[in-house]
Amino acid sequence: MEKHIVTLPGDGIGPEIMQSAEAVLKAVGEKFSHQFTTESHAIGGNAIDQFNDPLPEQTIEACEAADAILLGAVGGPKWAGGQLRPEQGLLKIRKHFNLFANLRPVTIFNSLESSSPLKQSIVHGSDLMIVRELTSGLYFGQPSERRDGGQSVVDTLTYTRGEIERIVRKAFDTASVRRKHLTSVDKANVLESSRMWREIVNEISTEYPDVTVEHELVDAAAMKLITNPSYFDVIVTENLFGDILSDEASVITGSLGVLPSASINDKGLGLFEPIHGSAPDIANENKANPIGMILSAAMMLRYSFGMNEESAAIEKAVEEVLAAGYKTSDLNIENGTNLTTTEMTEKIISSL
Ligand SMILES: NC(=O)c1ccc[n+]([C@@H]2O[C@H](COP(=O)([O-])OP(=O)(O)OC[C@H]3O[C@@H](n4cnc5c(N)ncnc54)[C@H](O)[C@@H]3O)[C@@H](O)[C@H]2O)c1
Ligand SMILES: CC(C)[C@H](C(=O)O)[C@@H](O)C(=O)O
Ligand SMILES: [Mg+2]
Repeated sequence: MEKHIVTLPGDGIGPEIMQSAEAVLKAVGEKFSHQFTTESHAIGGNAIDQFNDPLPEQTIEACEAADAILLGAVGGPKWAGGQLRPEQGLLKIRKHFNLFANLRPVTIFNSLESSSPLKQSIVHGSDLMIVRELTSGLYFGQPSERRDGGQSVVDTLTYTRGEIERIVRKAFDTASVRRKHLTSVDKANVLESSRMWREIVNEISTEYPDVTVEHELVDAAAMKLITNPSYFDVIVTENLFGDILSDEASVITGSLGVLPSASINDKGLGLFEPIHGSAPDIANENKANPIGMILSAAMMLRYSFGMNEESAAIEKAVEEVLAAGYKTSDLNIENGTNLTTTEMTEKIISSL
């Protein structure tokens, strides 16, 4: 198969981990006789520097012609406080391609169970999927502005019925092929948007009689996520709650650096990125954990190209390398061997 991938390395550790993903894809292509072509474009801070735009038109055009998009991370102190912000590029690309469904799997590798700051008995057996709404809510609601000469401020949380229905359906579909247990997370004791969200979840649940559904308030869900993570199968929630809960969930796995994500629209286009950011504190040190990025590439093979075997081969290689005690410095594997980003990437490739 021939597939054309647009890569958007971004800022900070983004370019380092993107190199890792590209090297792994090259190796998978050779092993399974596929041809993956890649074309790199600017997004985020580096795009501001080069084009004075966090998402230049040529990047959008290239993505429009791609079979899938891989993204590293954007942002950093260099651009903080500026008129143009790197993160605007990320929000704009999600909105432009209508990538409303953000799937964030939280799977714990056996060898990382002791890497989590949580007790092994708590994290053991955790395997959940956060289905985060990605193109609406507080992130996009208007108005969003300072008022009264800076004495007040407004952000707006809006959702249309259609926006809630499509993400809730995606979550039920996801739960249907997993353990059939859906937890919808909201703040219905305070927010009208959450009460409408809850109503819609209940309506749609009648179409999925074999999925058990329950509602959980976000504050309690945040607590339960780290006291009893194996309780959860699929969590569906709005944009901001999903952002926060997914970073929290990374604690279960031992590091933010190992979690991938897929952002998908209703036409089958996907953008794949790790859930972590540009980690400016460790950028350019060849220290970043490339696993979240590499597993995002594996998600791309599965979700965008239907290459299940190829995707599983990458996941298995990652698992084997971790099981052999190899780690990057963010992971706390007892008696593990510390590797650089490039060494970890090579180990994963040689396990393929
Ligand atoms: N999708 C994205 O592009 C994305 C996501 C989150 C944050 N950001 C941006 O990234 C910048 C930095 O944000 P932050 O510091 O709050 O979050 P971050 O996720 O970049 O980093 C948080 C901590 O986790 C560590 N970390 C993250 N990824 C790692 C990896 N792969 N390997 C090893 N350690 C890793 C970092 O070193 C840091 O200590 C901000 O500008 C933020 O807006 C971008
Ligand atoms: C960088 C930021 C805009 C982004 C978000 O909040 O969606 C990030 O935290 C993420 O999780 O992808
Ligand atoms: Mg986030």
